[in-house]
Amino acid sequence: MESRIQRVRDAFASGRSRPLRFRLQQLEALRRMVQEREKDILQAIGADLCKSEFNAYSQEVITILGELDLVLENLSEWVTATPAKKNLLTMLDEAYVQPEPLGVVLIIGAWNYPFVLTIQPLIGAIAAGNAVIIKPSELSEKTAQLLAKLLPQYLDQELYAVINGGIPETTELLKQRFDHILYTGNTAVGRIVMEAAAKHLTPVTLELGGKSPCYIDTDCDLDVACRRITWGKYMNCGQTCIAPDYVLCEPSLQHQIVQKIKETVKEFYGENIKESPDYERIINLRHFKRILNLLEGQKIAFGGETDEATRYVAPTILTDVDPEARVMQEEIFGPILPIVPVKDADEAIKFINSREKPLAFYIFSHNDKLVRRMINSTSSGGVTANDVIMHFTLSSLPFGGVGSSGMGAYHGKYSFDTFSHQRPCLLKSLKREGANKLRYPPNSQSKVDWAKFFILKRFNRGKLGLLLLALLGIVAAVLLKARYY
Ligand SMILES: NC(=O)C1=CN([C@@H]2O[C@H](COP(=O)(O)OP(=O)(O)OC[C@H]3O[C@@H](n4cnc5c(N)ncnc54)[C@H](O)[C@@H]3O)[C@@H](O)[C@H]2O)C=CC1
Ligand SMILES: CCCCCCCCCC(=O)O
Repeated sequence: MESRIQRVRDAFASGRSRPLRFRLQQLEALRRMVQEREKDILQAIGADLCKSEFNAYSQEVITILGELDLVLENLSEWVTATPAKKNLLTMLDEAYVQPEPLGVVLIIGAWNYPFVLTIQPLIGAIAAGNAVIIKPSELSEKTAQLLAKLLPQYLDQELYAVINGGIPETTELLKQRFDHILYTGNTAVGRIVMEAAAKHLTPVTLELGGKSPCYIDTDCDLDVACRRITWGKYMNCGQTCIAPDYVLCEPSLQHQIVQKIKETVKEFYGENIKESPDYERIINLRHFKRILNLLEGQKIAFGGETDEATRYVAPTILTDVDPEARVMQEEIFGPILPIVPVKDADEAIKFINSREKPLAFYIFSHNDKLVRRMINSTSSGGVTANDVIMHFTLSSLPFGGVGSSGMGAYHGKYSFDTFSHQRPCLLKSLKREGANKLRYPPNSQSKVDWAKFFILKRFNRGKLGLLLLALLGIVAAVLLKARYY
């Protein structure tokens, strides 16, 4: 393992990954891989998650192609240094911020969207000029195997290495030193990653999980709300980190919500849901049994059918759920939707704020003031109002968690920034040494007064202000030279 990583580190040290042209070539090659090997990618995702090619394409491939287009279009601007504002002391110098690659970064993927959750961070890491070690999840083994086969065929084999394996291999990997780690997975493993990274002072981005609440207001189009919730909750058989985990609503709405979701499930998946090509399965027996345990002692208002042989769990709704019930203590990550009745929005806010900060928060209401009040009174990784999941699809929004749902963010320019060091640069001249007398010993009150003038003086941002600043800088330099030389 060490020698493998050392080869990647040597490749980064060669400087080959830094030129903009090279980064664009690698990203164009990645786009070619996705286009040329689309069928293989869809089949691998399909085999891992019992997912139709349509769903694999619309949930994963399309996101990657969109991200690649965005990065290829904007990267030349993102890599360009940004001039920095100056003061009297630095008026005649050059000040700017230069994004630079961090070095060798580690990306650890998850199984529920095995392609997008591994490749989307990879795009950002390549765009920022890093070398990358990619560790896909072993639970989505077909996609993991395909990535190990395809990436070396299209990308620089020394700079971008796929290391497959399970917990032992990941544990070994985490003993190595990286310049950044982006981990996607559960919060418990997130702690393991952060602990390992701390030994090397490695910064981390943790894309974790949590119980994302969904508040449904009485003043709301319940038909539309229930359609959107049904889509986001039961997509990928509920195995979506930003799926609405549970519903909060006034007791009077429960029955209608159950009915409307029931009708929508029938519209989406037909009479025989098991036969629907659009309804996926639970990833493995461990997660299947975990989800089954959550049903114990619950009032099943809809669904509840399961089949261990095919790891099928029907779209299920629980009503009058006790907040202390087991189903409300851990992330469900399956097609079970508990409804927890609350008196009103204020009680919902209290309920949400009494628990760990979720990855996402959803509010359904016609009342814009209420929507904004609930957003401003809670905290979460992200928010979508009057829909679910969709904030994930907008690359201009940073995607990440807060508190136990994660730290850091990525997508679009935010990925580039996550995998870059923003280096402050000040380029001075060896001329105008006179002005420096001000800071050299022996110090004096007059030097302090000059320092106040130079450093504390603020000028308006207009052109006149800048001209005045420049003139004052020159006059002050002349006076200082005369005074101290
Ligand atoms: N914030 C986000 O973007 C996302 C978060 N998630 C969260 O991930 C969770 C589901 O994924 P998981 O079952 O965790 O995926 P997983 O079981 O595939 O683990 C994720 C990665 O961590 C590694 N890993 C697992 N246990 C480990 C250990 N003890 N030591 C070292 N490495 C270990 C695995 O090899 C894998 O590469 C849910 O909580 C979900 O909310 C899932 C998708 C997206
Ligand atoms: C419109 C398609 C949206 C696809 C959503 C993919 C979400 C991936 C991250 C997660 O597990 O939450």
